[in-house]
Amino acid sequence: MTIVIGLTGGIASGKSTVAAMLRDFHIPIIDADIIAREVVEPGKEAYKGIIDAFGQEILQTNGEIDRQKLGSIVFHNEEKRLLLNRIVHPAIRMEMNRQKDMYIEQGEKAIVLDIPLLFESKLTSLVHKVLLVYVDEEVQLHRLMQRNHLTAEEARARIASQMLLRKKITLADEVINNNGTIEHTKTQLVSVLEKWSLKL
Ligand SMILES: CC(C)(COP(=O)(O)OP(=O)(O)OC[C@H]1O[C@@H](n2cnc3c(N)ncnc32)[C@H](O)[C@@H]1O)[C@@H](O)C(=O)NCCC(=O)NCCS
Ligand SMILES: Nc1ncnc2c1ncn2[C@@H]1O[C@H](COP(=O)(O)OP(=O)(O)OP(=O)(O)O)[C@@H](O)[C@H]1O
Repeated sequence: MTIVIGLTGGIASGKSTVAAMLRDFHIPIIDADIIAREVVEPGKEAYKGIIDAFGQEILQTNGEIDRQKLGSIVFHNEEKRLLLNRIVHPAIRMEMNRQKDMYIEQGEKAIVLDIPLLFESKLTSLVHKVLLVYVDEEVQLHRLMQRNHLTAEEARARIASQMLLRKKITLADEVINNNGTIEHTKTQLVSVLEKWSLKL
């Protein structure tokens, strides 16, 4: 049987960093953020839905969605964020399920679904185990500002749009604390994989 792992955390908590380590262990990753970009490409159904809801002014001159503009709208307006979720999430879910079924059919020992909003979107039924990548809020704020070149106010708005990471700890099967070095994170990951009999 394939073990399906949900990898989650908060914005900039280190999911991609842990996903890269899992890839090195030859575990396939299905990345919700990548799929979220694909399903809003020009011509796709969710692309049209976004224009209907947010207007032509949400487009760049080349016709693609202006993600920065859309982000600055939805992370400052909860109603609009939920509207965007309703437009985009069904297509993301469908594609994630398609890829999941494909890997299961291929007989993979384990697969990882990297989903930032796993708990918020109530998607835990898609997975057998949940692995949370945790960081303290100050570390998260600092790394998010650095990575996305955001002001503290913009970064705080993004963090505030998600469930508190402290709350997510109580809902996860295993937690990796990513406040420290990458090496320390890797050591914790290996322990979890051993616990789940997945050390490859
Ligand atoms: C708002 C958008 C345009 C901003 O794009 P941008 O390129 O700046 O960010 P990116 O997509 O790389 O997301 C970065 C992180 O933001 C957080 N995030 C993204 N969307 C949301 C959301 N709707 N609610 C809360 N947090 C979110 C996640 O932690 C994600 O990992 C984009 O995130 C989007 O279309 N979001 C809706 C789809 C979605 O929910 N994606 C999250 C994965 S399911
Ligand atoms: N242990 C660490 N020490 C220092 N920097 C780190 C560590 N882990 C991750 N980072 C850095 O923090 C930032 C966020 O990490 P990463 O991109 O893995 O998070 P994420 O959870 O995938 O984010 P998002 O879901 O928002 O895309 C990146 O710039 C990454 O290089």
